[in-house]
Amino acid sequence: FLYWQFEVNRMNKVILVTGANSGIGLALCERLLSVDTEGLQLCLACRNMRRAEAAHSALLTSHPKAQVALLQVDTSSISSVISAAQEVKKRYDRLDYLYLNAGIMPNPRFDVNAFFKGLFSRNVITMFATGEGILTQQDGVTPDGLQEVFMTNLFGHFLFVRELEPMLCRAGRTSQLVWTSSSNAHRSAFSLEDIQHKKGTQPYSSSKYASDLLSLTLNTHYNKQGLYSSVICPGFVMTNLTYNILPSFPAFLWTLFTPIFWLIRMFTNTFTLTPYNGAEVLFWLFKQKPESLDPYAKYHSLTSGLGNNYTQPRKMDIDLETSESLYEKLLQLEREVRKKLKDEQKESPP
Ligand SMILES: NC(=O)C1=CN([C@@H]2O[C@H](COP(=O)(O)OP(=O)(O)OC[C@H]3O[C@@H](n4cnc5c(N)ncnc54)[C@H](OP(=O)(O)O)[C@@H]3O)[C@@H](O)[C@H]2O)C=CC1
Ligand SMILES: CC(C)=CCC[C@@H](C)[C@H]1CC[C@H]2C3=C(CC[C@]12C)[C@@]1(C)CCC(=O)[C@@H](C)[C@@H]1CC3
Repeated sequence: FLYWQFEVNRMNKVILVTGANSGIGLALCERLLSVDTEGLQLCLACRNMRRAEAAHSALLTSHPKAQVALLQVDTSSISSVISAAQEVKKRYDRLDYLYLNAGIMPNPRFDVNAFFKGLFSRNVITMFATGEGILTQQDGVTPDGLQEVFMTNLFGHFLFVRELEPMLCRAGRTSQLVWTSSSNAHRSAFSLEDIQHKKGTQPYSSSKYASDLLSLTLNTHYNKQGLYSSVICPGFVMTNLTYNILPSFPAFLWTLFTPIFWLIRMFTNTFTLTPYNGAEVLFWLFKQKPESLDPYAKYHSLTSGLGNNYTQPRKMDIDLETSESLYEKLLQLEREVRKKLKDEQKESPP
């Protein structure tokens, strides 16, 4: 029996989700377990372990036989990402899906004037679908000296993938990376001369556009080794991230807007609103053959006016040349941070 149990565990697909303790990440875990409770090994990679424990017990309450593990990772910290990856390598002998979902939009500023102007312009639908032109953020710097949004949303995940490369690139097997990007990702917010977005006021958009570019270049470098990457947008979902946009509004006031949001949904199917709906595309990708996916498309969760969920690919405004240049810059930055880490370890050995 023990041998059989060991074999089953070895065969079960391993799925790791960053930012799995709330919102869209947690909804994805719930949806995955609803279709296959015992056949998956889920790893919730979270920063806040108190919230992670709560998510873990909620999942086990609804799926008592599920195999759910917790992993501590702070994607804004280089050392945390590297030790988390080492822990993954110790615990598992395979990694089939890596959902790079953790993300922040710190200190958002909602431009009320631009919002009301937008309401009466012909761009009103685009404004509701992308949040373009009405949101800016104030970024911070991490103790490692990198921009916080860039590090959390993009570079921490990039380092994680690089560390896990041997597990993700296995002969005769495919693995999938899925980046939670956004329709707020915009070329104009991103610059190759300032990949961390030190100078601008749209670090969120810049980091998400960078993830779109990075996914493309990862496909060109890794498809031959069985590793595939895609990007998604969950639509506009009411989560902690969005509640933070109007901090003077407690979460319950947002829910009072729900009828207005349902009305807006009649005009734009991007108002998915619930984490369950937002996770639609993440769940859909789990069921696809990675070879059949378009590396130039962003896959969107959409909800119709009648409340039906579906997934749709939309071409991204990206090109291979820019994505290759970004990749080179990220590799260069990786070399620098690794060297710094080594030097620090030499100075004060653990
Ligand atoms: N809500 C929306 O409308 C949209 C969201 N998205 C994207 O979806 C993703 C999930 O966000 P959403 O579910 O909405 O919001 P939540 O705030 O509910 O989830 C964000 C998750 O990311 C985690 N996280 C934040 N910072 C870090 C970090 N440094 N290290 C590890 N984990 C971290 C949070 O963990 P902790 O508990 O520790 O804070 C949390 O689990 C994000 O990437 C977001 O950009 C994209 C488009 C629209
Ligand atoms: C309170 C009322 C009546 C309207 C809310 C207006 C905005 C706060 C709201 C409209 C479109 C939303 C939106 C986002 C945030 C909140 C809005 C600006 C996002 C930018 C959130 C993060 C993302 O990644 C985008 C995909 C969202 C796009 C839409």
